[in-house]
Amino acid sequence: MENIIRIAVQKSGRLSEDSLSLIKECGIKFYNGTGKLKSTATNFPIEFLYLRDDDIPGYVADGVADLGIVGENELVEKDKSVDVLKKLGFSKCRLSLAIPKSQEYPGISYFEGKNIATSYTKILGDYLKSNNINAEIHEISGSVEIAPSIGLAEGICDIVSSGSTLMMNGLKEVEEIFKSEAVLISHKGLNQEKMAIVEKLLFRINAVQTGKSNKYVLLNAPNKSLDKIISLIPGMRSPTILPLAQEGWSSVHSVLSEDQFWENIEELRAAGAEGILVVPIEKMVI
Ligand SMILES: Nc1ncnc2c1ncn2[C@@H]1O[C@H](COP(=O)(O)OP(=O)(O)OP(=O)(O)O)[C@@H](O)[C@H]1O
Ligand SMILES: O=P(O)(O)OC[C@H]1O[C@H](OP(=O)(O)OP(=O)(O)O)[C@H](O)[C@@H]1O
Ligand SMILES: [Mg+2]
Repeated sequence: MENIIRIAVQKSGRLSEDSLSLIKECGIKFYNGTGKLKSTATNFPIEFLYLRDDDIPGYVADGVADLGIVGENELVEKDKSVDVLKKLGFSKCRLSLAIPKSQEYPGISYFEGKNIATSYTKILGDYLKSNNINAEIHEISGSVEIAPSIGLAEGICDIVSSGSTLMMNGLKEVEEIFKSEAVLISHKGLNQEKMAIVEKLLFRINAVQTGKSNKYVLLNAPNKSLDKIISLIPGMRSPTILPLAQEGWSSVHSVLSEDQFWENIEELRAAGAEGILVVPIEKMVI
């Protein structure tokens, strides 16, 4: 089939909900009832494969799927040849080395000659090699944090986000070795027809992501401060200025990133801005 693309997404887990929400926010409609391992969108030429995340890099590399959404940790670990089209900003986490809380940590030399449990043997192996540490890597596929307490290993290397799993298992994080977030990957060498569909999808994802990172700001300002206020919130091309019913005042509408808004809020207020509204943007095409 040439006029449709296949995307591999995680069936159920830490990536699933955000992957499917992103596709839905792109205006793509599809059915994903539990238990279904394949579905097709009704209003966009895309088919979904619901898989374990471990299998996604391989399926995309082999061309079974044209696109995939997967964590960078899994992608680098599987070491498959695919293109990374976009960082998606969700499922942010890190791979870290951790040891029992009670242990002194003198630095990376701690791990010399030790046994480390992990599901990420390649990433850990590369890291140890680049730090000239000889350690025994013990591969386990899940519940890695339990390993030290049952005598399986002296340290672990696993995913950390809030750190609560480490804490609950009496461990402390000592080295961050890899930072990860979800990425959109594609098969290398897609044909032109498929690339055209991928471009359309990327256009929509960009509009959703740009919308999320920006806010629509409306405020009232005395006309004498307009120049100052425009310089603080310049917007896309320039802000919209509309006269208020009250003489000498205007309403200023602009778009800016949330960070920029907080940076400028004191100066806006000092310049006389009031009645400031900050509104989310659903989609934004620059
Ligand atoms: N606590 C977390 N916070 C943020 N992101 C996470 C967290 N845990 C994992 N991730 C990211 O989400 C990906 C999927 O994690 P998950 O725990 O669902 O994987 P899994 O158990 O291997 O799932 P599967 O059954 O599909 O193999 C990880 O590879 C990582 O990129
Ligand atoms: O630092 P934290 O916020 O505690 O997150 C880290 C934990 O999250 C993931 O497991 P998950 O809860 O997804 O369960 P899983 O092991 O079944 O994949 C990961 O494998 C860690 O164990
Ligand atoms: Mg997995």
